[in-house]
Amino acid sequence: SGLQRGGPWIFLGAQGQGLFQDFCVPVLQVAVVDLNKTVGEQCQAQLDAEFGEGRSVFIQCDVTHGDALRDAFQRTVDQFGRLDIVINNAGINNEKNWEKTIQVNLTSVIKGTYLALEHMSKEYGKQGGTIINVSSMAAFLHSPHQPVYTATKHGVIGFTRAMADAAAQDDYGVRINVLCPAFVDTPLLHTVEEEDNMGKFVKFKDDFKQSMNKFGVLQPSLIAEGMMRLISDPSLNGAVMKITCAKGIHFHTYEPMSA
Ligand SMILES: NC(=O)c1ccc[n+]([C@@H]2O[C@H](COP(=O)([O-])OP(=O)(O)OC[C@H]3O[C@@H](n4cnc5c(N)ncnc54)[C@H](O)[C@@H]3O)[C@@H](O)[C@H]2O)c1
Ligand SMILES: CCCCC[C@H](O)/C=C/C=C\C/C=C\C/C=C\CCCC(=O)O
Repeated sequence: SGLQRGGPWIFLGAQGQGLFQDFCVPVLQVAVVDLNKTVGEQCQAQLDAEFGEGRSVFIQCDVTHGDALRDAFQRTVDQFGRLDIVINNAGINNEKNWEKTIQVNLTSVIKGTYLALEHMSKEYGKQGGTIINVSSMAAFLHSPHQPVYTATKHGVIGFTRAMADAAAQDDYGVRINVLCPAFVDTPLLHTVEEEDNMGKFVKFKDDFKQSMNKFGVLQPSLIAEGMMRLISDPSLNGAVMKITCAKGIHFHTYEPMSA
């Protein structure tokens, strides 16, 4: 991984709750990319306080805008000289505008992965690196409240595993893994109350809340720990990491294919 070199990272989708506080890296160089200026600036202020000024940059960008996303990657490399770690984390929950949900949660993860490879893969003459694509435990459960969100998270797993195989077979020097958290204490969870987000599936909100009570809600620090493990363990490629309250950080296992 790039961790011994201290990054540089690009983190797409800043997360309102300040996940970076929980990353234990000695030195950090990171570009935080987010649509929301307030969230991004708060995140950068936290990073300045933690690591000193000049080590992070906030780039306001809608990840669904292809040219803007390409520019965000280029600006990161211009600023830090290279790229080692890419986290495709931006995600929304919107069953009403479900096409937007596909754009943010799946299409942009695919674009972010391809851009990451342009800047890190040996195929492009680069030095290698690590990519984490963020899915969800929703991909493993019955989720009547979120059919399209669930479909995108299935898609992220399938895409990531296939790309990890390609990376290994063609020696990209890039490891690509997927992270599937259960419920996490972030603003996203509150969207379950909103008809604007849930559309007709808002009627399942009590069912959703019962699931939250049953399975519990994770703190972001455990997600940071899972990400650090994916970044720093050189044996992991195509891994599907699950994080739940009951089992903590663990991995999904697939049955071998039989003819
Ligand atoms: N919170 C949970 O319970 C939970 C559980 C499993 C997986 N996830 C996944 O974790 C990831 C992070 O979610 P979160 O819970 O921190 O949500 P969040 O809403 O707190 O943060 C998501 C961030 O993505 C940004 N974003 C949204 N659309 C964007 C766009 N078009 N361009 C750029 N940035 C954009 C938002 O501004 C926000 O800062 C998502 O992929 C989500 O699906 C969340
Ligand atoms: C309001 C929308 C926010 C969606 C956030 C999130 O992605 C949705 C997750 C939905 C379900 C997953 C949550 C919890 C399941 C936890 C544990 C299941 C354990 C099953 C097992 O491994 O045996």
